[in-house]
Amino acid sequence: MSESEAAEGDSRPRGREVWIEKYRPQTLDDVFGQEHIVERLESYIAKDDLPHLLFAGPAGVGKTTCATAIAKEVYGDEWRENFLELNASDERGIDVVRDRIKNFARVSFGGFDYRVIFLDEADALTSDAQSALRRTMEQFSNNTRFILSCNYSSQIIDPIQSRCAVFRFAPLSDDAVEDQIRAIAANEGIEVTDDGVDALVYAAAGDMRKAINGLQAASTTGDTVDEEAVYAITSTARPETVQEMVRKALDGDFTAARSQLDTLITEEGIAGGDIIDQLHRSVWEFGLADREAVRVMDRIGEADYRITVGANEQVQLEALLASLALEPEE
Ligand SMILES: Nc1ncnc2c1ncn2[C@@H]1O[C@H](COP(=O)(O)OP(=O)(O)OP(=O)(O)O)[C@@H](O)[C@H]1O
Repeated sequence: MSESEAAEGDSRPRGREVWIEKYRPQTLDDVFGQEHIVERLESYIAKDDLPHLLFAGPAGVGKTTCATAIAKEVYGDEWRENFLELNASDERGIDVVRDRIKNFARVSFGGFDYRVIFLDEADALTSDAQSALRRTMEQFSNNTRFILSCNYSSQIIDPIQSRCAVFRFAPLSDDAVEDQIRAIAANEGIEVTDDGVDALVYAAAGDMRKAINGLQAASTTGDTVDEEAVYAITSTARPETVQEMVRKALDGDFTAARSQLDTLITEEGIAGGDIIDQLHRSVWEFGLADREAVRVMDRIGEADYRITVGANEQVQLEALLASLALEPEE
């Protein structure tokens, strides 16, 4: 979990159990929406032939969940003693990681052939640190299995990738997120309207952690979770507002588009980067003519790049709207 996600956790209601943990699947069978991955993992366990694994994919899609579920299935009640979870970006460098790995790998527990080390955010390690990790993996390969987790497998050096079975976790489907949201709401006795479910699914964009946190936070604001509560609590712009803003710009009305953007950023507190992400996700659903959609997409790419290299988000979004307004369609 990244720092921002931990911070997001801070806004969760206090004094109540955290639902992402309460509803974390305990077995591979219970993991939603990653059927192909689960099938292959189960077959390794059935054959008692677990290789090193590399899990790549976005946040909140089940990478850590699958790693702990593997440990629970392999070790049963003794899984905690045989499973070490480390966060590559938490530690003060590869030396600390290596020491902890060595201390853990040296000892066996409960008569099992190997212990499992789960290294989250492995892509936070520099190439040099990854080379050192690769040597450590080799040194302990007879009694340790590594599960590495990262956002992008391209950030992991080839010699590590080639030692692992690589699994690419996709964002969860809307159906998978909806099923879990409805199941949790029913179990917690919470009323969620259909538009509330749709809003949670939209705001989550395939991230189950975000969907469940959104549901829990929204459930504390009133008796019923509806779209209004969800959009407010998840700091997500309504898709129709984003669409309207783009439409105004394309029609040449920059002032109106800019004022809508201003409302989103200053009044609703939505981050510029999140608006870009929403634009990117939804532009094909705006019903724009192909030429318009392509033009918007081109400008999104430019703004996204500039924001990534450090430019001011609001300035870039305004420049995006301005450039759409400059060339109104005939
Ligand atoms: N596929 C899934 N099925 C059911 N619940 C899920 C799934 N993926 C995530 N969750 C829920 O979201 C929470 C966070 O998921 P998890 O820790 O597995 O994410 P992750 O993919 O490892 O992300 P990160 O890289 O940010 O750590 C889980 O505790 C669980 O409640």
